[in-house]
Amino acid sequence: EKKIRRIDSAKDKSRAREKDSERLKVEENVFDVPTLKILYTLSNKGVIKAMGGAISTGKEANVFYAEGPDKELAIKIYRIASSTFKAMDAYIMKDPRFTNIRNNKRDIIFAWTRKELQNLKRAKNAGVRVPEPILAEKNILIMEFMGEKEVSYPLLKNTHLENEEAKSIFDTIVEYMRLLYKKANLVHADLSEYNILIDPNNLTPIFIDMGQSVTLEHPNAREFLYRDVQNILRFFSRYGIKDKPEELFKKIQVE
Ligand SMILES: N#C/C(=C\c1ccncc1)C(=O)NCc1ccccc1
Repeated sequence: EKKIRRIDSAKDKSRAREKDSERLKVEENVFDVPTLKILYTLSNKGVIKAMGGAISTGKEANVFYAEGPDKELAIKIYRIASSTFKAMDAYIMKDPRFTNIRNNKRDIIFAWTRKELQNLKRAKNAGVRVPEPILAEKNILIMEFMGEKEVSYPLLKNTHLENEEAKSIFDTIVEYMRLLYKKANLVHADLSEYNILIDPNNLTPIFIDMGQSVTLEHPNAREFLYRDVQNILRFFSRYGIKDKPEELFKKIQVE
């Protein structure tokens, strides 16, 4: 009897080890040691109760689902090693808020992560719907999960819309661009159907990915705004929306 119990517990242990090693393998591939250390610290502090799977994966960052103490979280982790932070240069090095950082990669990524948190806060305060910003720690940004039961809301890109639904979403997006500009003094600078989620409960847009957003002091802010306007008009033209880029560009800046 005792012998059998010993064997069972040994089997359970080996199964548990196998599962952990499986998890560790995934984590090893995706999280470098410094990132793992921050995640362990955040979990010891009770900020993260359990890590889930990847929601989005890209060359510069990955977004993971996580359970928080009271709500679902999205954990955005910027890659340090292989990130093409060259792309970040165009935005960050001319941004008066970040001219003083030392020119090394880790510092640029940490500054970029802090900037995304700051931009999300400003956007939220201006009345734009964004994931609730929670905290930034080195290359890790924690925000509210926009989705339900581990399923993220769909991107505008992947949302089927009727023309009148599209028109209402378009009007809200334009209003958010105006609020960002007039109230938050910000331009999204990478706005497209790939960086807008649609809440399926009420068909309203949610702006995401504001790491590259710039203040109006940035020398290229208006060029970035014009590009955002062109991206949005290009996408909504399929629903019969024919606004002119220069008219929309002016409309966002004046009222
Ligand atoms: N923030 C964010 C994102 C989603 C999200 C979902 C649910 N709740 C909050 C955020 C997201 O996919 N951003 C684009 C992206 C980031 C990294 C790699 C590829 C693509």
